[in-house]
Amino acid sequence: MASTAFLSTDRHRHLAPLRACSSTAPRVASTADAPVAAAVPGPDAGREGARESVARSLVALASVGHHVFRDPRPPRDRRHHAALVLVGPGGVFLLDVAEDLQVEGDQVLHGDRDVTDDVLALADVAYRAEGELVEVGLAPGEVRPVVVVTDARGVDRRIGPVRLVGEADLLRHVASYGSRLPAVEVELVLARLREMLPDLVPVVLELPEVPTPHDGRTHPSTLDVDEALVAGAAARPVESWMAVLDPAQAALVRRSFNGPCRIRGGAGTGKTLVGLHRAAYLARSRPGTVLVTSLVQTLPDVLRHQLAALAPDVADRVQLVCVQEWARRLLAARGVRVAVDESIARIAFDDAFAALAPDNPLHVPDCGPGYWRVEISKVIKGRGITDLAGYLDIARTGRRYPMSRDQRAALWELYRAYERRLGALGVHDADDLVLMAADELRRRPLDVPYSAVIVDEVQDLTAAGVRLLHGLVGDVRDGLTLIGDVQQAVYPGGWTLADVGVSVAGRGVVLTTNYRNTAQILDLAHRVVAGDEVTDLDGGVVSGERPEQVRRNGAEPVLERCGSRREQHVAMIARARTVARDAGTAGVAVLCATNGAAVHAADALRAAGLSVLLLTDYDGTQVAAVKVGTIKRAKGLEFSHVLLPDVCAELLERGDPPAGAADRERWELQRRELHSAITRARDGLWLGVA
Ligand SMILES: Nc1ncnc2c1ncn2[C@@H]1O[C@H](COP(=O)(O)OP(=O)(O)OP(=O)(O)O)[C@@H](O)[C@H]1O
Repeated sequence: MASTAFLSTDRHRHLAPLRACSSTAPRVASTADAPVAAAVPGPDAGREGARESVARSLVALASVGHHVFRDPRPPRDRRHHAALVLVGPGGVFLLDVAEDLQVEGDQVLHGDRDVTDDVLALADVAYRAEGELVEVGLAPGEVRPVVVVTDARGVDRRIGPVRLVGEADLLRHVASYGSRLPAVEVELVLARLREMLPDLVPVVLELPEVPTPHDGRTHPSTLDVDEALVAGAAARPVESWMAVLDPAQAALVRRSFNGPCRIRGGAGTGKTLVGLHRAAYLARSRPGTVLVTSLVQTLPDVLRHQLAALAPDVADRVQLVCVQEWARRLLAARGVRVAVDESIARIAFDDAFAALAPDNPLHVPDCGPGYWRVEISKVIKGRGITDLAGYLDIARTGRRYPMSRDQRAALWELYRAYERRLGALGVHDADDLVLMAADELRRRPLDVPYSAVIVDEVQDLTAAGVRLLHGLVGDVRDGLTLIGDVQQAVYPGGWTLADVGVSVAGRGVVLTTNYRNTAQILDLAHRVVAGDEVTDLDGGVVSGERPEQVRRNGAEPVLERCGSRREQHVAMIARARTVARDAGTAGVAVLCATNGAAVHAADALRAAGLSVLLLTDYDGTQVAAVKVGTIKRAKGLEFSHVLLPDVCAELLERGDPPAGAADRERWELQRRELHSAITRARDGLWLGVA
């Protein structure tokens, strides 16, 4: 049999050229004026030979489900096309072929000619292909432009979004992606490619009689081939959602917005997933660093792990950190002293409140000191109000108790007394961090700005936090992506986009399919908050919104009456053992309303011989231990089985809300928190109801 040859078949003939994408944000500068196909200098015959040689080096991949195509147009006509297209479990590789390239810094040279733009032209080809392939749900990062440097070994460089790989290294490079696309997605991509590129010619990959042709070129050796295939087989397959999305989600990842945008949708609709893919996409398509942030650190830690598998190529260009930690780092870098101590701050507040005269208008039966402490944190400091006039004027979004003017004036005095005490004690509260960081940025903006900022669970941030993050990128195209769902807001107070000076008019997207929960779990979650009203970020009122579609069905949630904490723990341990036996311990989580309850639950589980990992120490790594923490810590996360050992029965009943405004606000918050906890469960849910 002859050695590997390019053979065409009838099946894939007569196709139209790749359709131009109506891109508003080209991936890299176009090379309209550049010499065509200049990445492969030399006569066409030489290029064809090089292409055939590269195709030959891919033979071994056929055995693991890859398909190779070549574009029949001669290289000089191929300005907008890749020389070879490789499709398989590792993704879609658009290959061009070049020889004698040297890389110096960010420049690619052929002899003394700068061919960087010619190399980057392949990124434009990939950008257009991505735009087509999102229609079959292919995540944009799965289309990879690679320039193969012929007759070279040990080359692996990145020039913008394009990878330069030595011919002898190509097999290993492709195989290293392991198995990312399921066979069904490979078929969908192939079908779409046939529509997109009717002229594409399948390359029949046949094992040559002589494994390494003696033509003087640097081919992969038999050893290289074996090693590459072994390494590829050893690469852990990624979860399918890392490479394959719903087409609407995949399109949203790349959608370009001329200003801040907002992605909303009920629990489990893929908001975070889209945000993560979008972070990777933006990191690939523009220079600089993308910031992904949320209120608590657990979510960014878990997302960092996911990003490393989802987009290893740009994981180092995406910074994942919670807002508080971001502010702390900025202040430390600028030498600003900050001493956050919430325990001492609480004492300072209690002391200031205790000093109020008995006839102070804040002494009302409806509201205790806790209500007023939240008012200072979420309304005055949270909204960044700096004078009484501003406070007297403000709409107290999300707060139920209607304050009189006198009460506002009295609250302002209480706030000032609290601040004086903090100052005297030399401590700050958590809100100060964000306010001080904002002051610092006003004084001196970042030396190296972010290319984009993506905020997850945005509804849980304060207005001052969102303003701070908006200030990092302003209103530039695709600068700010806000992701969230106000029905999952678990902190008191609120704000609207108008309050923070952000407009997303015409740039809001709603996701409507729940992929996480079973219909039974989601039903219970929605029963909990049914009828409750919450102010949306656009100022409207949201009530009882739920995803239009739910993809999964499963067992009914289990509600178990437990009279005492001891009974709760006994029942919780029994349930944890049962589900851990069926589904493994790693996917089990116990979530509690308070830190204290979480500590008790963790102790009880440990005493029963179960391994426990606190959510405060969880970073998304698979660990065979029951995760335990507060519901707030679990925001944005998910687990196969969720156990909620201390659920108050009244929250599940559809009775009238409490009469007092402050009580009603607390009651609604607790119900939203329970809704959030329930929707963390993918497959199974257990509630210990007291
Ligand atoms: N197209 C999809 N195909 C398969 N799984 C998906 C898809 N989209 C999302 N998922 C999965 O659904 C789950 C929920 O996604 P994600 O956490 O992004 O939702 P969310 O809207 O951010 O949820 P929440 O607001 O409740 O935190 C995740 O396991 C995610 O991988």
